[in-house]
Amino acid sequence: MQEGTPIIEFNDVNKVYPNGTVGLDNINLTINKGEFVVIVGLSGAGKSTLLRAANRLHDVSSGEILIDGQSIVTAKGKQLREVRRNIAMIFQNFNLVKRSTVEKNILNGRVGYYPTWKTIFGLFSAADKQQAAANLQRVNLGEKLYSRADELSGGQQQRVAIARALMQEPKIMLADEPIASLDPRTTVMVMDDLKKLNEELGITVVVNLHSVSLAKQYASRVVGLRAGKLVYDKQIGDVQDGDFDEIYDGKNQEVKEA
Ligand SMILES: Nc1ncnc2c1ncn2[C@@H]1O[C@H](COP(=O)(O)OP(=O)(O)OP(=O)(O)O)[C@@H](O)[C@H]1O
Repeated sequence: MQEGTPIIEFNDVNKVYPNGTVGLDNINLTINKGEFVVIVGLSGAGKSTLLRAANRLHDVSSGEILIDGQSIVTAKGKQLREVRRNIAMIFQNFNLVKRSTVEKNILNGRVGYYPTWKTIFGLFSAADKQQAAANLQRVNLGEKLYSRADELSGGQQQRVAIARALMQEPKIMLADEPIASLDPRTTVMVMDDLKKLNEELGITVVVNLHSVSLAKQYASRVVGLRAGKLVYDKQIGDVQDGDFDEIYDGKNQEVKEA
């Protein structure tokens, strides 16, 4: 990866949950603009904790996290909202409003740009409606604009979630095990969509995955966590078969081969 402009920087980040569990143990990691980073590691390694810290879905215990040079750890109020606008996130369970139309769900991605009262009444601009349709087209679901979200398959719902995330015009897309509840065919579609927005829109993508083979297929860089520590970090060209024993410690073969 030739680009070297940092967009996410973790400096000495620690996270200890209130019950004493260590989620992150002194993480130092710089992700550059345009990278497609896959985070791998056993269940409980700290992958979700890392992603959630990056957009401050939860606070860290110590350390600094910079998003495009700005601290998300100390930002408050309007400043925090502005930093967060740059970061979209998709989840394993899609988080759509099931009884709403696809269009309304996608427009919800725009709420950070409107006063709350306008979003309550659904007062979105014509330009945003056009953009919602265009983003749905981008994930190849153009014909589903007026369908109800719960009429769609899991893979389709995840792609609507991606279209919704794009409404934020994010610089960064975080995806927390986005394909965990999908079959292999729809998995490929969702991963292809993420790859496409990375390549065509220049969005930096960070994805948590259990599957090492998918990591190898899509990542430009693979980062491994074990017990909250960063134990692996390589550009995809340097990844070797057998490397993942470091992360998986010889256990969990079925995860490695998934
Ligand atoms: N809210 C919480 N309170 C206490 N401990 C937590 C909490 N959330 C996560 N943990 C613990 O922190 C550690 C890291 O969890 P995390 O969910 O980040 O791992 P993960 O790598 O994403 O796992 P998975 O692949 O299963 O999603 C685990 O030991 C987990 O039990």
